Amino acid sequence: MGRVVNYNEGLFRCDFCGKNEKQVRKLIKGPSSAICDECIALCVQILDEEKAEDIHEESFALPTPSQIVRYLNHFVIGQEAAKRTLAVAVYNHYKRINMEQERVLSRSGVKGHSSDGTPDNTGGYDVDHTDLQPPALDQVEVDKSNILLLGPTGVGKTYLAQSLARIMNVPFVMTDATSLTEAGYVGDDVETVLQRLVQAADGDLQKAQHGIIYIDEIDKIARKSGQNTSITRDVSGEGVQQALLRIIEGTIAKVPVDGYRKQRDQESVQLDTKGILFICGGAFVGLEDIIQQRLGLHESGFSAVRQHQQVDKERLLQQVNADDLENFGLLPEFIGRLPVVTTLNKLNTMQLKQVLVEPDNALVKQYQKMFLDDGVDLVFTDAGLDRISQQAMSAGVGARGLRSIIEKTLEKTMFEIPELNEVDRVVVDDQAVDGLRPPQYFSTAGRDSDGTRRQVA
Ligand SMILES: Nc1ncnc2c1ncn2[C@@H]1O[C@H](COP(=O)(O)OP(=O)(O)OP(=O)(O)O)[C@@H](O)[C@H]1O
Ligand SMILES: [Zn+2]
Repeated sequence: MGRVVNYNEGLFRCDFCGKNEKQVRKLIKGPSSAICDECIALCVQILDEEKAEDIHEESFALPTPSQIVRYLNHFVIGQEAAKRTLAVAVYNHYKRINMEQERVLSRSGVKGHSSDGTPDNTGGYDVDHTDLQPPALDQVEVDKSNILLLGPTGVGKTYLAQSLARIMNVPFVMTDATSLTEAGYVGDDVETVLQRLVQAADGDLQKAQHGIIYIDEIDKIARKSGQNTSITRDVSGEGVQQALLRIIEGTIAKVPVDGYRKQRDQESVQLDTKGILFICGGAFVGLEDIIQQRLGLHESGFSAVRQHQQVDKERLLQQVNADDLENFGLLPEFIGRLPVVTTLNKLNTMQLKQVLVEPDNALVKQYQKMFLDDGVDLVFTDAGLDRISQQAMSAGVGARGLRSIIEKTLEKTMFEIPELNEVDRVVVDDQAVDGLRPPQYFSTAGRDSDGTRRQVA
């Protein structure tokens, strides 16, 4: 009896489609399974499509500049010019990131993203015929524009930067330029700030790379003019500017991983700072004089009328240019990386009063919420609010002064109230703010017969 040979026996089969070695071009065998070239191609296609979807999800749903301004208006009083400038800058920044992702995508030839819109049959890569030609517009890299905010203390520089991070839903850190040192000196080096950004992003590097970093007191690291002959290195000034320059313009920084989830025993991770938006702020005291000098305006001609001095100062600051900033002591390369410059104005008494009550998280609302938790209605009279803003105005630290004035006014009350169960209303008027008498306590439990609240001691 002749043996029947089953020619298909002993032939490996693709575990996915079931075809055998002879039916496909190539079958790749593992210890206990195999896959054919056709199924591999299918898998690659699926992965590419998913990758494309991922990148699209990562890209931001961008609010328009006017939407950004409207959002900022919920939190920040005044500073209209700065709001508009910032809104455009932030919009452009994140648009640039989105475009960069599209560009990378079209480069890698993921299906549907061929740069000229035609299907490409070259196995996934666009053939580069453009060596000697200018790049197509969609391959142009757009440089990033970091931001410089000029303005006195307590007018909302940090607050604007923070609010922008909130609207864009990106991680935010703020730091003080004076606390930074060049690597190797005592103090925080510049990389530490990046590390904090990664922490703010819960260790998510991708997120951190699209974050916002606010650097306050940038004017304090200006080079001291005319003192370049010093032998010792200018630790706090030029060196820090140099160190910042690197990360601001975009670099691959090594960031220590301490403090958040370790990634495979690595000591540090690489963070691309190209997509991080840097907002620098400072009061730049004395910058007006430099601008005034350049414009050739004389003290007498410009600010003869004393009460207009503040307005004059602000008008001057608005005319700032790169030369002025260089004269102030910023390195030209540093200035070059902060092409968006905008000025914030000192808040007037009216605006300080608005800061007290209007923003979504206004100070008055915050204190009212805390008192309500103890069952107490906290009321500020209009005259009380006026007095708080007037006091803050004369303290000269902008909106920063408001909280400490309220805190001082309510200090004793906040100590007493948790034990005064009968009190359900506290009224703060101008006399209370001036410390002439304590805030008034009222109780409804013991309403008088005519229904009015009774004041309690
Ligand atoms: N224009 C404003 N509208 C609403 N609130 C403001 C405004 N300016 C300041 N504030 C309030 O005052 C606080 C302090 O302001 P902010 O930290 O932004 O000041 P700054 O301009 O950054 O000053 P500095 O440079 O001294 O830090 C903010 O947290 C915010 O509550
Ligand atoms: Zn197969």
